[in-house]
Amino acid sequence: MDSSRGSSDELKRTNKGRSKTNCMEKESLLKQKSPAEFFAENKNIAGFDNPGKSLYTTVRELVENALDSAESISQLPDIELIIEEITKNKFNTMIGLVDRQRVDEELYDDFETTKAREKRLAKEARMQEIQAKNVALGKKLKEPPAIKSGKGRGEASFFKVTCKDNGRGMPHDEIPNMFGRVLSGTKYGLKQTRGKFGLGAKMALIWSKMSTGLPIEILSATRGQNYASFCRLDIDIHQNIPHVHLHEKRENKDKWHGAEIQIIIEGNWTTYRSKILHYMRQMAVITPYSQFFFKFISGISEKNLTIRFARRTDVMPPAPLETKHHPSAVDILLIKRLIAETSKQTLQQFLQHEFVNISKSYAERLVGEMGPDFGPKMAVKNLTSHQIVRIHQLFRQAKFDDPSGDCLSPAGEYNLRLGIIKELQPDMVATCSSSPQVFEGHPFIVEAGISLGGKDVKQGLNIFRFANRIPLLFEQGADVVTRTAMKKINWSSYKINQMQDKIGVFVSIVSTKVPFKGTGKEYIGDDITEISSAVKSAIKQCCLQLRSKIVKKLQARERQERKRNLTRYIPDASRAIMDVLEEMAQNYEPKRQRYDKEDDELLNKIASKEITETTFGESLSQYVEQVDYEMALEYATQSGASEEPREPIYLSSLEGSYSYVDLHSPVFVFRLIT
Ligand SMILES: Nc1ncnc2c1ncn2[C@@H]1O[C@H](COP(=O)(O)OP(=O)(O)OP(=O)(O)O)[C@@H](O)[C@H]1O
Repeated sequence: MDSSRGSSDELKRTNKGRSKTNCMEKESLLKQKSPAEFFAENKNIAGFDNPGKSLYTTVRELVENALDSAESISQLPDIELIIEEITKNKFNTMIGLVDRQRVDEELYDDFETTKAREKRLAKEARMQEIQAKNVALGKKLKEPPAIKSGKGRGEASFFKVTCKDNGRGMPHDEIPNMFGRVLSGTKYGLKQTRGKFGLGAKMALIWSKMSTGLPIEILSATRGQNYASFCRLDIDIHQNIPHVHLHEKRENKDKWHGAEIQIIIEGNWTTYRSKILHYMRQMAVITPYSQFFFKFISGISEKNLTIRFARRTDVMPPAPLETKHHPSAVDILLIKRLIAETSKQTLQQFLQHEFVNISKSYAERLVGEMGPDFGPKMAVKNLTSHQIVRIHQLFRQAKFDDPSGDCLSPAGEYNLRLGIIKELQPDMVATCSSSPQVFEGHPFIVEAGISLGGKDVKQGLNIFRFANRIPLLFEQGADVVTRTAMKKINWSSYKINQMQDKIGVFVSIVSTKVPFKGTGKEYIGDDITEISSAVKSAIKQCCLQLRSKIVKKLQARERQERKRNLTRYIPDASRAIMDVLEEMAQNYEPKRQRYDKEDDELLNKIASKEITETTFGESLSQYVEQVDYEMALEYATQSGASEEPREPIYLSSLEGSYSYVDLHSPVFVFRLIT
């Protein structure tokens, strides 16, 4: 009994012990991750899928920060981007690693037997031939599939990326957190900006830490500052805090302002060269008021590249404004945050001042509708969770005016058109801008441009997408613009041949919240009805404008064709008529009156060679010219002034001036700059 008790006690103890262990085991399963760790492990969701894409995304993040920064102080952006290829030797010297020659070649993953090498080279030559043929036939060039040399992963390539801007710069003490703490930034307010998540620059740093182990360097000065801040730092991934190597103030005699960011990362220029250049070119289209200087430096001089995308206009869209939330666009968490942050005391004041489109009287009506527990004078900070849920429910059901688009800053039809003409030099272009519309309480504006012909444009649809003035280059197939242009527009009804014409479709969407799919900001889905129908209608409006131009062009061409045909028959017709007339003149007996006086005269002139075949030809030519001119005149008179041929003329102001009014007339738009 005792023993049994003993054993049962033991069992209990053991069980107790086991359950404790179990508990500890369970506890030990629970781990926390810092945001930096999360993004380091899932870097593809931020656009850092592989070395090539990482180089592209790094460029993008730096350029977009530079633009945001210059535009935020209404400074015409002047951006310098330099990508310098760093050889492995140089890289090793930089990090103080002694270069070692390979001894046992077969040990390496990229070892290739002579036979395998020959096979690979033959395959590469075949592919180059196919590419060359495609170029000759004007076919679309596909990115050549990466051919592996042997089974190796190949040698890593390193790049120093430097981006310099003339923007607002950063306060000295904030630099470490801006670049060394994931999810920290200055663009979280409700405002149209390119940046949004407080992630991009940190992802570039995380990638540099993962691929080269090197820190990022930042030089920055704000306006009027007589020193420049220099900071070299990396990021402590586990704690998500900056790890500062050096942070000092340096002389800034010229009172320069802006930022210069330098980072060394692994990348792949060969596969992402065209994407980076497309990105720069499209950026130049959507921001023609910016100046970009792009340079690629390599050890091999043929690979070097310098491109300057010149500024085309001094008119910059006005800076977007920060706005308040629309009641229909908030959730419970956001309401709680706004309550915690508000300086207002009462519920009514809170409703009236922290949201758009709630006037004092409307706030009173809303409070009345909330029920007996609520009163306009109740302290907003004392609201219970239940009461906040009630407010949220009412916000979802009540009627509010749509938010206005005043806080938005679209590129502007004028800039979009300039950008298209500057970069593509098309034969024809039409642009349009929608009035502000709303989805989920966020205002948005769609601007579109359609071009026909131009340089470096392939046959068929060439889609150019922009969101908050960022070019979007990836995931094109799933994007709302591509889907609309390919599936929802009947191009032939606008006299445009979808397969043969060189069609440029440009759509730019700006909003306080661009509904990107994913953090990589690659595309906007076509599942938001408001946006997809606005895109469709903007494209259709451009097509309508183009149709009338095309019709006119076709009519002119037809006239030309008819004239050419008539002219072509003039010699034959003159000869045939002359033959007949000459015969008549030969058989003519003046005594027998067979013709009237005029014909008599004609035959006499023919007989005396006063009228010849040449005379006939000339008269007929004159007649064709005359008929053509009269028809054109008649056409113009019938069509009225609005159908007169028009040419857009752009007058750019001499000084940077940002306030203007557009005066629209059926024939011209006059921009008055004040
Ligand atoms: N060139 C620059 N000039 C001035 N400030 C800059 C510059 N680059 C970055 N910053 C500051 O650093 C912050 C963090 O930049 P980061 O790229 O990490 O995020 P973001 O631009 O805010 O958002 P996103 O992740 O969507 O790009 C920015 O919000 C900005 O305040």
